[in-house]
Amino acid sequence: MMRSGSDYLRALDDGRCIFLNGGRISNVAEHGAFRGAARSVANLYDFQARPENVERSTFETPTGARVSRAWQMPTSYGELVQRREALVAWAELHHGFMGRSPDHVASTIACMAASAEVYRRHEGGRADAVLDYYAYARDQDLYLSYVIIDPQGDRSKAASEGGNGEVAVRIVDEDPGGVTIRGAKMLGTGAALSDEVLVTTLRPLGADEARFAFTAAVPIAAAGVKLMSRRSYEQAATSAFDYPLSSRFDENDALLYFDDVKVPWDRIFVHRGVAAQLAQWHEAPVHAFQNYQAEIRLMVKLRFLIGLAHKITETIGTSNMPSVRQTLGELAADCSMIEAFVYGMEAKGSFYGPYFMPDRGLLYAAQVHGQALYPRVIQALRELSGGGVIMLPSSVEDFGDPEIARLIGRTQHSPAFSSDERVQLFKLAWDAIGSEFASRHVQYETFYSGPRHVVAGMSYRTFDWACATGAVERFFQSYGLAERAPDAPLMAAAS
Ligand SMILES: Cc1cc2nc3c(=O)[nH]c(=O)nc-3n(C[C@H](O)[C@H](O)[C@H](O)COP(=O)(O)OP(=O)(O)OC[C@H]3O[C@@H](n4cnc5c(N)ncnc54)[C@H](O)[C@@H]3O)c2cc1C
Repeated sequence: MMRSGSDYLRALDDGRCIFLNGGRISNVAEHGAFRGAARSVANLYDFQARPENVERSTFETPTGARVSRAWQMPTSYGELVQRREALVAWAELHHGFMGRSPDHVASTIACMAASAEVYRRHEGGRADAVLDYYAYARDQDLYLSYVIIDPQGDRSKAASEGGNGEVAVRIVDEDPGGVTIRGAKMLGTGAALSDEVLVTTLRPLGADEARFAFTAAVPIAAAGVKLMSRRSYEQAATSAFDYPLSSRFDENDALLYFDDVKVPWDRIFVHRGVAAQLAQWHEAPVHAFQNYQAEIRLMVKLRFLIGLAHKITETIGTSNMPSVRQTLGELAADCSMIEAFVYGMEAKGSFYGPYFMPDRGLLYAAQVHGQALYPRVIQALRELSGGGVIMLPSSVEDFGDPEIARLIGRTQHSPAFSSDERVQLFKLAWDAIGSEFASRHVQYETFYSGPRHVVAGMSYRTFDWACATGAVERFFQSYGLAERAPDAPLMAAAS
């Protein structure tokens, strides 16, 4: 039996503690702040269960379950591509607007299990728990979110130096039943909609920070897990016509507080292991593999945004103007660059044990470019739109009034579309580039993988400097002071 959308939605009604607008809400699947996004996640499960999609989107696990290919570790280039196609099919359902769709953290856990040896090698690593949890989460096709960043406080100090006032989640107790954790993590994107959350730390920890050095899986409904949701853009969306993206894909972000949460030992993957904590991300290719999913999603999202850019220019009759063509061409190049990165990561992939993994250097290069590119793409769409995204009826309600509807028909003119379609298109454009939802997406794409200096640092560390500096050294050694004379043979340097 495959997990269906309604199985997923039913599981959300589990008493989880989510605070929003001054109170605790019940059943996210039915609440106006989350309902649309929850249905969009349910749609992913229903999509992959359709007979025509089963082969493309799912695989059979060793226990006979049929689940998303996100859980599958590829053993060849062909399987990597096949898995990417499954991820593309999912991303196309939300056009890349759900950053932490279930395939993101499934990628994390699958790769953690494939790296069990790293957990075995480092003190504090708990390989058997990782493997057991992978099998459990995979076979139920769970939707997992994660929180891996300490809440912002004073970034000039380590958590142990009071950098965030001892706010960051840490181990406060342990006994034969498990470990008790207390404190906060930012930012659980999709956490309100997920079944369980992976709680861990990405930053390197000092030797005196062992209490922060743990990795654990926790059900969102576990006693003591509290989600402080940000404002819901879905709830603020007045209609699906006016806010077609906010109303469907607002995956939500929350600050998570673990109020003395007891985590059983079989859900603890790193225990007070400062080296194991870091090794799981970078000695194992986990960080790169999860973010490979993020680049696939970004590729799909850019295709959508660039398609939207073209539609905007058709709507206002500018698509054949040379300067507009130039902007569209530059946007196409941005989109193609991310696509090329995805295909390049795969073509330049290599084996990690029996698994064929995308190239890490190209992944981090893609992230550096993706962070800078996204705000630029949004700005280009704003420039292409002009006041069209503002010259709009206040809401879909205006179409219900005969006089306003007549005025809309008279004033919303387009060489390509009816007046209704023009309004519809520009409402969509605004939700993609100007609404609160759109603005959050700029923040998301700029920060989801870490601040710029961190991402660029990863690119620095994974680049093949020996190849680059070796080329300079070889050239450097091919000439010297002897070439001072004006008639020295130039070709020597080029040989
Ligand atoms: C929309 C959104 C969704 C997110 N979803 C998730 C999620 O699902 N799971 C999760 O774990 N995290 C998530 N995050 C958190 C994300 O990983 C962090 O935002 C990111 O790591 C940056 O950390 P920060 O926000 O605390 O910024 P900071 O680290 O505080 O950096 C902010 C800015 O301060 C400056 N700065 C800070 N430190 C330095 C330094 N050492 N050197 C130079 N400059 C510095 C830089 O200008 C930097 O851009 C999300 C964030 C956003 C915005």
